[in-house]
Amino acid sequence: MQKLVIHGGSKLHGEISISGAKNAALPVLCASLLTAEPFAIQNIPHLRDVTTMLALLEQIGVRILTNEPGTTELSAANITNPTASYDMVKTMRAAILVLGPLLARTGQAHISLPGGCAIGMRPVDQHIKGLQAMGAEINIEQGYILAQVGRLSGARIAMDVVTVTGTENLMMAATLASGTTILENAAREPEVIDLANCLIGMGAKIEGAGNDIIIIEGVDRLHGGSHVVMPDRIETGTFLTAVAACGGDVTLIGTRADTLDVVLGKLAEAGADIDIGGDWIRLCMQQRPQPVSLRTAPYPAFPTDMQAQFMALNSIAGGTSIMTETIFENRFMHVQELTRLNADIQVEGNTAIVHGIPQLDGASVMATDLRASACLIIAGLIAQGETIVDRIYHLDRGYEQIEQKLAQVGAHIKRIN
Ligand SMILES: CC(=O)N[C@H]1[C@@H](OP(=O)(O)OP(=O)(O)OC[C@H]2O[C@@H](n3ccc(=O)[nH]c3=O)[C@H](O)[C@@H]2O)O[C@H](CO)[C@@H](O)[C@@H]1O
Ligand SMILES: C=C(OP(=O)(O)O)C(=O)O
Repeated sequence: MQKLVIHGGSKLHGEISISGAKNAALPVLCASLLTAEPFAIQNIPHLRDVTTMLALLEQIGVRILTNEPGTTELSAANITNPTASYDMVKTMRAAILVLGPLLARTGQAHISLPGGCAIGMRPVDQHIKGLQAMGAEINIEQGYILAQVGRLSGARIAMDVVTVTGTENLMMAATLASGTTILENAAREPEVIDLANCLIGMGAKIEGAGNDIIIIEGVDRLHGGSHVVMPDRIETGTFLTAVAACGGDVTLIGTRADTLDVVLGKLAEAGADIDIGGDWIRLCMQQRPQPVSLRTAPYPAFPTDMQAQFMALNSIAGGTSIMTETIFENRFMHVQELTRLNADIQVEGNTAIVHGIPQLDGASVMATDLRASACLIIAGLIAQGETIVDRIYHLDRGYEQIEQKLAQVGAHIKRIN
């Protein structure tokens, strides 16, 4: 099994290019199911989740016309098997995003329930309720969602909770429904806007993406075309947090500061100097970080996907911070690993109290999920001595060449077998 070996203590200097966003690329790949015409996607990151999604789409009947670095062209002219098996859904929760498009395009879908995962329960009741409101007949049998419909009908759907994949599934389904769908309490994440822009480029009629009410007027068919996936705001935030923790001066290229307002505000609160341009962000850190308290919540609030990385930063801050996780009930698994590096953290329910200490000490640690892996890399970069991060297969789901990108700005990090 592969591991990362990190020798901490180096400041980071230079430039890093940001990849396309995992959490935008995966729904956009699913959108290809909505048209019989070829559809090209650019700025796709090279990640394990993308490979898994392409394998799922192929099982469904999608042909991969081109798969070159950065560009993938797909044809869903013949959907032969509108199914996503448990094996697919359990390795990648975004597989649930084929449900809405398959039902809209073919009138049927046979999709495994995702079940829980390391970070918490991953219910899909809002997806199911929304599709039922649009006229789908849905039964759950042996852990599978069996859905069928003649044609989906537009409906007014008020979601009980803000759900990103739920909003994306229902928005995609509604593009081919008869009549108008109104999604209330919709997620406002930039990835929802990116998907809406992709669908609009295919001929969908969508208004309001980025607000909590999205209105979709169904059309008879969507056409092919192309879409450029937005830059990864979580990869961007991860590198910015690494520089804030290690000290140094790094510019991230090919990113979007407007998707990271709250994260940039928290990094400034930690003591970083930040400059932003059209497609770049420069962060310079010359002091020990100040503690930053935060509470995760749906966009535009602080993202749950950045909580773990900020905990590494707070672990060496000059004071105490309070970090509250409100999205997932089990997203503090990195705490136990950070304490192996001597971090001083107490967890009370969904709140972690982090007492910053001057120095972490290297140790062997185990990655438990995607963003916990990123947290442990940052912790290793600031710790004195050697840190070995095990189970990094989680990392490869969501970060493209992370160790190469960090090494390029001066980090001592390498992958070993
Ligand atoms: C709102 C939010 O921050 N969502 C995050 C969530 O998206 P993801 O789309 O995976 O999760 P959701 O946004 O759907 O879930 C948000 C919350 O709603 C609950 N829920 C969801 C669907 C449903 O049908 N019923 C239900 O109760 C979930 O248990 C969770 O507590 O994880 C992703 C990966 O870490 C992050 O990129 C997203 O930012
Ligand atoms: C946990 C994540 O992804 P997923 O929802 O695919 O598990 C993530 O992107 O941080």
